[in-house]
Amino acid sequence: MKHKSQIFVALDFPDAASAWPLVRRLNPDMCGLKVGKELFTSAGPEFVKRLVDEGFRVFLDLKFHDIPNTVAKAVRAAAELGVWMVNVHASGGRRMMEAARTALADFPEPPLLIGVTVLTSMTADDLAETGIAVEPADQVQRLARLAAVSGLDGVVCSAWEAEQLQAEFGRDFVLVTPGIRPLGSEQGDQRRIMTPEQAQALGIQVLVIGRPITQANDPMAALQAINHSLTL
Ligand SMILES: O=C(O)c1cc(=O)[nH]c(=O)n1[C@@H]1O[C@H](COP(=O)(O)O)[C@@H](O)[C@H]1O
Repeated sequence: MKHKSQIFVALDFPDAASAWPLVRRLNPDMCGLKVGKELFTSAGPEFVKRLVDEGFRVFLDLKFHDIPNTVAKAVRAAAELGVWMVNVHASGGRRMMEAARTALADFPEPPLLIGVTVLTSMTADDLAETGIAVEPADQVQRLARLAAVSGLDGVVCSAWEAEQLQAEFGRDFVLVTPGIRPLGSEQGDQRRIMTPEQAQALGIQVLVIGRPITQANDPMAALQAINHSLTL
């Protein structure tokens, strides 16, 4: 059977009131939902719990990056909300990621614990300015190795790095790829981008898509068109 990528819609809205009109029209069979820094900061854990209670798979994208003790406790708090997936920055290092893994040990159904590698908005030049003078793909690979040995379930990367990571870590290692742009949609601040169809053909498990859906004139039609293109 053809691999079907799961779409997670990035609910990058300023507050709950702006997000609900779209959420109300969605159902958990259509997509998962990602709550990131903007919406979480304004709408908080209650909003996340409501999505979980309505049966949505929720990706809590707060990209934790701090000392091991702090990240471990933050990841536990995320798990207590019942989210399906949570992420930390892999560049926080092995001890930080191991602490996060250990913090989830006593949850019967812990969320997937995912490491962010190199943000999809970054190019080699952006990386060089932070003192990392290597190609994004090499840095992604290095951080994915660290995430894997630290016991994480997968990584956030761009679709361009998928084949290299699948070859090294196999298909059970979960790849989450933002920077997904249907043909004709605006790139915005993203740099390492790919279409949904190309990303699905690579066997990527989770495609994160925000503005091409949420900023479309008709967000439901945009989501349906993408879902349809993935079933062809
Ligand atoms: O962890 C993420 O979700 C993430 C990692 C990354 O490298 N790049 C990235 O764009 N994201 C998130 O994915 C979403 C992409 O949104 P759009 O660019 O609007 O499709 C945003 O909510 C970002 O915060």
